[in-house]
Amino acid sequence: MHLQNWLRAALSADWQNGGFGIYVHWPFCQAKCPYCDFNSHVSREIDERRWLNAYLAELDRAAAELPGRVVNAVFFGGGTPSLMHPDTVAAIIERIRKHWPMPNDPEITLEANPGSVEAGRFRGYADGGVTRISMGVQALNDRDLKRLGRIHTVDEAKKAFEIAHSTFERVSFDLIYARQDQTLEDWKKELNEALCLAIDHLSLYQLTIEKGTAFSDRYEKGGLTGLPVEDLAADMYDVTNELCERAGLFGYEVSNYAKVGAESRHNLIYWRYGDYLGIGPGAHGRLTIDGVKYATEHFKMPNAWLENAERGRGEKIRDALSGTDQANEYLIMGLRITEGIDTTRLENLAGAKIDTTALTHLTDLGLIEQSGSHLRTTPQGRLLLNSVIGELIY
Ligand SMILES: C[S@+](CC[C@H](N)C(=O)[O-])C[C@H]1O[C@@H](n2cnc3c(N)ncnc32)[C@H](O)[C@@H]1O
Ligand SMILES: C[S@@+](CC[C@H](N)C(=O)[O-])C[C@H]1O[C@@H](n2cnc3c(N)ncnc32)[C@H](O)[C@@H]1O
Ligand code: SF4
Repeated sequence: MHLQNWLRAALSADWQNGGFGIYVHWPFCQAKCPYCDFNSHVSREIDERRWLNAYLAELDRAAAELPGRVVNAVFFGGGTPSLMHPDTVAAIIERIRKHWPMPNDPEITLEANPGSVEAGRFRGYADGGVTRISMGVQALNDRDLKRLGRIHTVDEAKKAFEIAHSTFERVSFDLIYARQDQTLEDWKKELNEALCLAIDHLSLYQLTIEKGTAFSDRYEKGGLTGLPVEDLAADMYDVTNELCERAGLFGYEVSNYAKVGAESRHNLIYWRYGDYLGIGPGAHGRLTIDGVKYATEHFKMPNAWLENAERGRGEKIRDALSGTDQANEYLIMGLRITEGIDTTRLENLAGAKIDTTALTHLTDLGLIEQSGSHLRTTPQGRLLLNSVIGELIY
């Protein structure tokens, strides 16, 4: 087959099933934030050369079993991948390109913390192939940044954002709301300010108290006061949807807002239940090999991963997913996004019809909408997502 026809065929085959992406996890941070339960660690000694070789070895291993795929998106997450040297990032991108074709305008995102050191590396990342920055701003007032345990100030965040904006066409940032002592008016003001800065994408998360974090310890001892009650949090969510929409950023997922066409392609692969290769400590993946879809997970602790990757396999778990597993995962991911799911695909995966009594009940409650084989949650349904999923799960 002519190369271009092959590329088109491979792209469309993957695309019908949600696309194919690559996730690279860098597990280190300068300091641990008290709310964060992501796989992140503070370490003084990092032999970056060794880490690079381990990532490259994992890519080589994966390439042998994933031929003929087209990489729609790459995502460097963490931890704090903006602590990686630009040459390390460039070498990983180069190896990905060596193994798999990419479209002409690939989305290659790197998560960055908004410190000045990180901002100094932005040019290098762009030269190495990064096309999009996702910045963890978290709050637009210094008192709350401190309370969140962040080591940057609002001023530094704004400066880093400006540098990112002048270097990359696509820049998004994250904010955490429903914070201690935050009123609805405070959040409206902060969000309006964020919307003035924003280019075409924002991730807006409600603060969650995750088990095993410093915030959770403090919360259980009664030391984390002033968190919003459920009604206020729901009002904050409504206001978020309203203000973002007015600014032309549409809520395309529970916590993600974008102009049409500026959605995160990498994250859409997850939510459309596509395939993705995940490499690095604790990274997970979903890979279809010889018609079987697998859930994969890499060794979680940085040193355990590094040593295993050097010995030939950083992947710790590989489980074949049954049709029911896949249907449930597709449902859980797909109902997060505004575009929703295709019930024909769902029923084919499950080998069984969807529960029509539950559908009628949820439609009557205004939590879902259906048209033909197209099923999606309403904004109210996305707020009560766990209940919706609970009723529809196989
Ligand atoms: C859910 S947050 C989203 C951040 C930001 N708003 C964005 O979308 O660019 C991204 C984080 O999720 C985790 N993550 C994403 N994909 C992953 C994967 N395949 N395996 C393990 N962790 C992953 C990483 O900790 C990553 O930093
Ligand atoms: C892995 S972190 C981002 C990476 C980057 N190191 C940073 O902190 O800027 C992914 C995002 O998830 C959000 N997040 C993490 N923990 C959260 C929590 N407990 N509640 C709400 N959002 C949280 C934050 O907005 C954060 O930017
Ligand atoms: S929020 Fe980001 S910087 Fe803070 S510990 Fe988690 S991954 Fe590291």
